[in-house]
Amino acid sequence: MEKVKVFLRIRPLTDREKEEGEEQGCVAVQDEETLMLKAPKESQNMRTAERGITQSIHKFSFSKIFSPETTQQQFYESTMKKMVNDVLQGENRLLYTYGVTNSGKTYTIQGCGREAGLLPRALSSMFRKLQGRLYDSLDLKPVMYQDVRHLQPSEIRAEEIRRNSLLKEDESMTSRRVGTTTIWDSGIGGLSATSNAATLSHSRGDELEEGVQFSIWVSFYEIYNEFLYDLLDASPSLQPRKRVTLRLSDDKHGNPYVKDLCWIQVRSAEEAWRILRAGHRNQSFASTHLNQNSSRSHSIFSIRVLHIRPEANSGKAQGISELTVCDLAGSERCKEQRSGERMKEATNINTSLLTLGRCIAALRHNQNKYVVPFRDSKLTRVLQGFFCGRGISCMVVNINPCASIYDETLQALKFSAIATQVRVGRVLNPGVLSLCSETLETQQALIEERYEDKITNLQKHLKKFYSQELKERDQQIEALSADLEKMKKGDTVAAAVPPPPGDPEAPRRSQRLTSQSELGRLRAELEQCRAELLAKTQELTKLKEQLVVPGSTGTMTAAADRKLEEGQRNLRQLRADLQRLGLDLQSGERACCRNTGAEKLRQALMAADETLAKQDQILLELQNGLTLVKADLRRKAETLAQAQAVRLQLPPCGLATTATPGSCKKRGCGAATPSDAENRPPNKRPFFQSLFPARTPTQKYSTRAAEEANLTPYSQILRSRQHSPPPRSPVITRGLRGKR
Ligand SMILES: Nc1ncnc2c1ncn2[C@@H]1O[C@H](COP(=O)(O)OP(=O)(O)OP(=O)(O)O)[C@@H](O)[C@H]1O
Repeated sequence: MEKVKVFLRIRPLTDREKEEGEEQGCVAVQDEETLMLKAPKESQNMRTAERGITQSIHKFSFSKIFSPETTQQQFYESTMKKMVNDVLQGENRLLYTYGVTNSGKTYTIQGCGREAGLLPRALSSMFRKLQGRLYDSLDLKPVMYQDVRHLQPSEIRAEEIRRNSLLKEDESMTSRRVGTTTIWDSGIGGLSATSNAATLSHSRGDELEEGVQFSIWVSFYEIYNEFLYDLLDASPSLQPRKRVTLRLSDDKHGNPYVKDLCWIQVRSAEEAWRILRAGHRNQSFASTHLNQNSSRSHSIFSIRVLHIRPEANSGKAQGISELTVCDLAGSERCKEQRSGERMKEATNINTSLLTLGRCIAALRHNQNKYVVPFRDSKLTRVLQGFFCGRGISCMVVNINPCASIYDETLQALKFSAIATQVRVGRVLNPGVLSLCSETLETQQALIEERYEDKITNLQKHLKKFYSQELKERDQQIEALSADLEKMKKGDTVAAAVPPPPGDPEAPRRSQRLTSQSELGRLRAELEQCRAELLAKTQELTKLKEQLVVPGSTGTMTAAADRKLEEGQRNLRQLRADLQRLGLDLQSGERACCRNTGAEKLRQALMAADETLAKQDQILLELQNGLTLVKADLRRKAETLAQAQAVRLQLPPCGLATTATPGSCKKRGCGAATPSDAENRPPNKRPFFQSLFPARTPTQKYSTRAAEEANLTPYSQILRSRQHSPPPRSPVITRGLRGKR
């Protein structure tokens, strides 16, 4: 990790500015890296400092400070020269200028008059280094973020036409301006033949990789009011209002690039400069209160270098590197621009610069993984790659030492102070990159192999798992089928025995019938489950077959995962079905168990019936005995009556004459006479008589209904049992008992 380079350049005060008293010593260079700012009397900073809110003196550190006396050549040597070398070695570099409006940003990048800026010097240097190493053909073109496309002959012709039309346009414009002084007048950005020679005398590209040729492509676009415009778009309409806006897009790796941006192949520094000059005419400039020729947009000039080995790989670029130079629009206070286009431009400029500041502040904390708001403005979006490892960025802060804009300068320096704390990692050159890509390919192959193995293992496990599941399922089905068969047999036997007419077991039979219907339902459900199982088995076989289909690792993994999920779902469904079936069977069994309980009850009833029958027999015998006793008593009563009649015919004795039927009853003899029995109250019948009323066989059926009306419930049960056949045990319960 190394610190981002931030250079400070102080522009000299113009004579007019000096006359206006702008020189108040508020900017002082302490040493090569330290700058002191002292608030002038009239500044806002001084007012707040007087109130004790802020400091009036500020100290800033930079990678290097360039005083107003620094020449363009010196500045180039110290800043961009190395970057050009790095780009030719295959690395990406960004240089951007930041500062208040009228601080010398455009001057630094493009130059003025004979004072060529960084860009023309970089182009000159680059082409000098590439002498004899340029790739002649136009068949390879940079596209998108950092890709290279092979062009067809028709496309090559189109590219040539586009380049020529831009060069012609510049030629015609330049010829019209002959005699006028513009910043573009003197050759390649003002580089005179002598300065050119002096600058480039020691810059032959001997350090370039052997056998590699280079194809140089340039693009030039601006961000104006948050819209992107291609400055090299050679379309006839060059009116700002009719210009076509470009769109930002992402490549498949999420890297942002300007879609449909014109890339023009250039064969010399002069050609590149002419293209840049043609584009410059499309750029948005305006006169502001601070700058007569103020850039109202951020302009981005990019040079892409294709590294090609023509003999080794026909039609293939070895690598691509880029040098981007961004001339940012100057920040300014809007208080002087209260309305209109300038106000809108100033707002957009300030907003995008603010976003850049936020991004840089977030990058400073990058160790804490803060989210960098690159997407908040077009500017930060297009430069994102350089802040995120695509290359190394370098910032040039331009300041104007005028006292009147001290507060704005202070803000710009505060922003740059944050930028000086940003650290970036080293970026690898294409050689290392190709080595890395080889390593990556090897790793990819290894990973693919590993995943193939994993997939095979997964398939094996799945097969094993599902076959085990199927086996278990088959066993369960067999067991269920066996149970069902047993139950069927039991039903058949039970159905074969018809119940006797007037059977008192009718309720129990209906219960059995209910369980039969339940069994039928269960059977139907089992059949349904079987059908479902068959369908699922077929589905599973299909899935297994699909799993074997070869494909890319990612697809196969995803497909395997999907199928595994599907299989598990099916399995869950099967389990649920089985559970449901089990529950149904349990309820069936419960129904059968109810029958078993009834069987026990029936046996108990049978035992009770037998006991009752025995008791009936005993009672019958007792009844007979009683009848005999009664007959005997009646005979004895008759004998007594006869004896009494004989005694009456004899002379009466005192005891006999005083005897009355009432006295006789008192002694318990009145029951012997029928008349006595009739005189007794109806509810007071003798105990045995009320229990076992005497009946003759003939009376038995004729008076049965009348008798039943007088019978107690228990007597009625006894009576019914006497006539009932012994109960029969149902076969089905036997069958189930036997199963259990
Ligand atoms: N180092 C320098 N030496 C001499 N003149 C300079 C220097 N820097 C800037 N200037 C002059 O200062 C004026 C403003 O410079 P320039 O247009 O580059 O400012 P700017 O920051 O690009 O402004 P804006 O943001 O408004 O476009 C120009 O006339 C330029 O020639």
